[in-house]
Amino acid sequence: MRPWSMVTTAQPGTRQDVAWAAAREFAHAAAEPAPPERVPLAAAAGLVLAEELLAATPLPAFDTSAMDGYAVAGTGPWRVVGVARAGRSWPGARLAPGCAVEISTGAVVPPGARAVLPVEVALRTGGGADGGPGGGTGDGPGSGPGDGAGDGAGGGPGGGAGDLVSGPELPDGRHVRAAGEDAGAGERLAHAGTPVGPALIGLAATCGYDELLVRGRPVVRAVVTGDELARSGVPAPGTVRDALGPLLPSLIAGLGGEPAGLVHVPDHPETALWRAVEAAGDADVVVVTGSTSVGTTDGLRRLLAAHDAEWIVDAVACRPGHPQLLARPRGGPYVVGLPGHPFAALAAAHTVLGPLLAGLSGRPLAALPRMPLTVPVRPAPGRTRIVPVVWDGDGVRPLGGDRPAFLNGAALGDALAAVPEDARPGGPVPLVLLRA
Ligand SMILES: Nc1nc2c(c(=O)[nH]1)N[C@H]1C(S)=C(S)[C@@H](COP(=O)(O)OP(=O)(O)OC[C@H]3O[C@@H](n4cnc5c(N)ncnc54)[C@H](O)[C@@H]3O)O[C@H]1N2
Ligand code: MOO
Repeated sequence: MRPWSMVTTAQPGTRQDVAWAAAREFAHAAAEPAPPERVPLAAAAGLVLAEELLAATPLPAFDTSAMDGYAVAGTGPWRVVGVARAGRSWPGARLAPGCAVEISTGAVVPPGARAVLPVEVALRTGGGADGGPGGGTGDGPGSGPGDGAGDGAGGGPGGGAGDLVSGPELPDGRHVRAAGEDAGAGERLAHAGTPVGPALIGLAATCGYDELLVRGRPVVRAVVTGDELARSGVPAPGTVRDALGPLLPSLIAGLGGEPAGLVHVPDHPETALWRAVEAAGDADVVVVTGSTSVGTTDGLRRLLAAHDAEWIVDAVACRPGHPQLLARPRGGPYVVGLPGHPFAALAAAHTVLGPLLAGLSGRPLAALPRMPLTVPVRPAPGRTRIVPVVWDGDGVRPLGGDRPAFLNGAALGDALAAVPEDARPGGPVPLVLLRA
């Protein structure tokens, strides 16, 4: 095994003790995205788009009324000649100047119409009207004989047809959603790599998709090491309650992975750890907690080296989270080593595991928002300091409770700030969001 001094010393051209921002990039770039699959729209929620989303037709597909009222042609007052409802167009070929069609929100605006007069400002007079604003235009009681102006009669003259309607002058196009004004036919609405949320599912349906080509969540198994760990209750003297086993499933899911099993292994014999890693070999990623340091019981680096692993990130110049690692044994899943100290593990997961899972599911590496710290943090020489923060007006405020083994700050924080060693007081620092 390499001596620890070599692990912690940055060496040009190696991936040892890499800068925090570079560790994110290395982890993301090392990920080979899984093959995509086609799934029904609703099943795509939470997955990642693996194709472009294209508008098959113009959106909206036809000139659509944005208001309940009257589609009008030319100048008023207008003679009401028919009805257009959503899903039931006015059957006439073209609306002549001086004519109007009673129209519902969402209905096709007839050719020739130049605007929609909202019912609230329309004054309708004649047999189908009750005289007040909106009179004679609804389907409910008081709207005159029959169902408005010929509704249901194929748009021919019915109750109220022949009425006059007047109202204020309207600019052309008023209250009309013109065909193609949202998107043109064939326009790209979303890139591959976009996370699929409710809005994207609805948009895809709008575009006529029934299924989406997506990448699923990478499967992540976890191996928690440590002879000293108690799995329930208040720990007995000399033991420590396992904090990582309970937090890992939600952490993995929050970073875009599919948590798929967690085992605890003792520190001795070391082969137990490797057996657990191999047993998790059907997963995309194995997360190992603890065992990343240099003590006699910390065998993960030794085991990876012995199994000819490719090193992607071998310690990161950050605190906490320094001894974290990302490697890939030949033909095996990615192995992420998270330090045993719980806050260090969390910070490390947001450094390498998050970007790795993004890459595996085809998502781009998230660009991090930047905000100033409202209270300065003492920088760590040669390292990026990771500190939990909360929103604080136009900046973020460090919370404290951020020593490597203490999760208090992270539990209450909105984000982790990555404070570089050369942070300028009052200058913006990158943030990894802890909650949506
Ligand atoms: N000689 C050196 N020693 C250490 C160095 C170093 O550079 N030279 N680095 C320190 C840093 S920084 C970290 S971080 C830790 C990483 O240690 P390991 O990843 O090997 O983890 P362990 O030694 O097993 O445990 C460390 C600490 O965390 C507690 N722990 C472990 N697992 C859990 C868990 N699931 N839930 C709660 N607490 C856990 C464990 O009891 C220890 O107290 O190494 C430093 N040492
Ligand atoms: O990196 Mo350790 O993570 O400072 O506690």
